[in-house]
Amino acid sequence: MNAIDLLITRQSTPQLIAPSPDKTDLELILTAGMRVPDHAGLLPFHFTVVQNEGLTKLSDIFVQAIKPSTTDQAKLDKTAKMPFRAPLIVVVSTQYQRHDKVPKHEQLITAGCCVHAMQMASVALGYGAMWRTGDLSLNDHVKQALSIDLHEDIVGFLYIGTQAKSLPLKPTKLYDDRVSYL
Ligand SMILES: Cc1cc2nc3c(=O)[nH]c(=O)nc-3n(C[C@H](O)[C@H](O)[C@H](O)COP(=O)(O)O)c2cc1C
Repeated sequence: MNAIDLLITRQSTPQLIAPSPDKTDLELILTAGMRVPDHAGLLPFHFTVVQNEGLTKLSDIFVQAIKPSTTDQAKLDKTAKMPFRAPLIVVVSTQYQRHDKVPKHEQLITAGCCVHAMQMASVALGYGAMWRTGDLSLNDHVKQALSIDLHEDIVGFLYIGTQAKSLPLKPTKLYDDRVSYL
């Protein structure tokens, strides 16, 4: 797939199954995640790779995270299943650095670019991927269990795998209403 085709046809894949990227492909995906615009080269991000037994650990973490706020067994069961929506998840979190010229929001944008770059790399390699967040990305128990400081942000859970079924290409969004010319 050439670069322009990738850029103008990227879309998300909610249903993902094995096989997940092998070691070589995972390295390419992570390398793409490192190659983001990054003011002052602060590397203000961290990637936590979750696969194999890691998915079960993440499932336990999610369940423990919501237990204080619910006893609804259906909700607990649904939450437990969440990490198994793909065979591989890359959790992207911030790693904010103090810098005179690079405010926090710029570092957050850079971390967001990492998620996008890794989704694009996944698609380019023939996989599907989906960027998810939700309440669990804001949850202190989840952060602590993933060794993410509470003052950092979880920017995304990037679910990656093989597309369970091929999806029709979504229509192109027209840019006319979002562009003006000076
Ligand atoms: C920061 C961020 C967080 C997101 N979180 C979720 C989420 O938790 N659940 C979800 O269904 N989609 C979420 N999305 C949206 C999907 O990743 C996806 O972009 C959306 O469904 C549109 O599909 P498309 O990527 O094929 O255009 C999020 C997107 C972004 C940028």
